[in-house]
Amino acid sequence: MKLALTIAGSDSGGGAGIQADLKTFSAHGVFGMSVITSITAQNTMGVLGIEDVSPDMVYLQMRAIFEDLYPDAVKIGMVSNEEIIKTIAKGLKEYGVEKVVLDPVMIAKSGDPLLKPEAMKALKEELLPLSLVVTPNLMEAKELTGMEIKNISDMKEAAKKILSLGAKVVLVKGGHLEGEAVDVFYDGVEFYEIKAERINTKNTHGTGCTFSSAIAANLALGYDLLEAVKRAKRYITGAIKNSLSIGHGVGPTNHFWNVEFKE
Ligand SMILES: Nc1ncnc2c1ncn2[C@@H]1O[C@H](COP(=O)(O)OP(=O)(O)OP(=O)(O)O)[C@@H](O)[C@H]1O
Ligand SMILES: Cc1ncc(CO)c(N)n1
Repeated sequence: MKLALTIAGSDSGGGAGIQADLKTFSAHGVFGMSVITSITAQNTMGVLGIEDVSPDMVYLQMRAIFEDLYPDAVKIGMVSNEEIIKTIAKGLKEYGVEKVVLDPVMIAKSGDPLLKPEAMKALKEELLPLSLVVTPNLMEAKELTGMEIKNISDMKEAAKKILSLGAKVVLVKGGHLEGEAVDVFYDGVEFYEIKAERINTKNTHGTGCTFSSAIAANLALGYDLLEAVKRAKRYITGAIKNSLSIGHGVGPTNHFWNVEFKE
């Protein structure tokens, strides 16, 4: 059995965060574990409240996992504040974790902030250099680079800048552009355009979480990074195509679309 860990926030509504990540791991046949950084009271309509877990408790959760059930890959999502970021960086270094997928979560689909503005610097300086791949959407890539991103050529330029911040590979997600859903993968040598059809749906809650945890699941299964990203792209496309019209707002991705015992 392969093991994967998500270090992220809890979404009480089950569509994003820790909940989306664990569902994704299970759908890949990978044993999922979690370090919860923050608890959000959230549903398909928005975020009602956020309570961060103490840095000490974040560290203890990491210890509990790394001293017993060492993960084959790690995904990092919502990290909320500077102290939590520094604690995670310390833990990753201490335990020598290499297969790290960093989703630099900044705001929810509903527009609610999930990263404190003053924590941006720590995310850039402490976590980015420790990650194997970082997966910003267009808005996050703009925050990381200061540049406006309107097309694929801008995405490539942003990927170069983000690589220079210390990430080994950058995957800029084009989910928020128009036309085909194209993500740009840049490893410092070559650009790859990872493409899929665009699905016309409002139900995209948890797409970023699902995608980054699918990459981590495929890394845990032993695929190399480019292959893991291509496989994750197929998974997220199916999960959006079959996304769920539940709740009154932005519905979540569907993790059971390729599983036999679905309803
Ligand atoms: N409507 C869509 N049809 C097809 N693919 C999509 C669609 N929307 C997003 N994607 C794909 O889903 C993946 C996640 O990208 P997206 O840009 O939505 O992440 P995100 O904005 O970080 O998500 P979140 O708001 O959950 O953090 C990418 O591969 C992107 O291309
Ligand atoms: C807890 C959590 N993490 C990430 C996202 C990003 O969509 C969200 N909405 N909630």
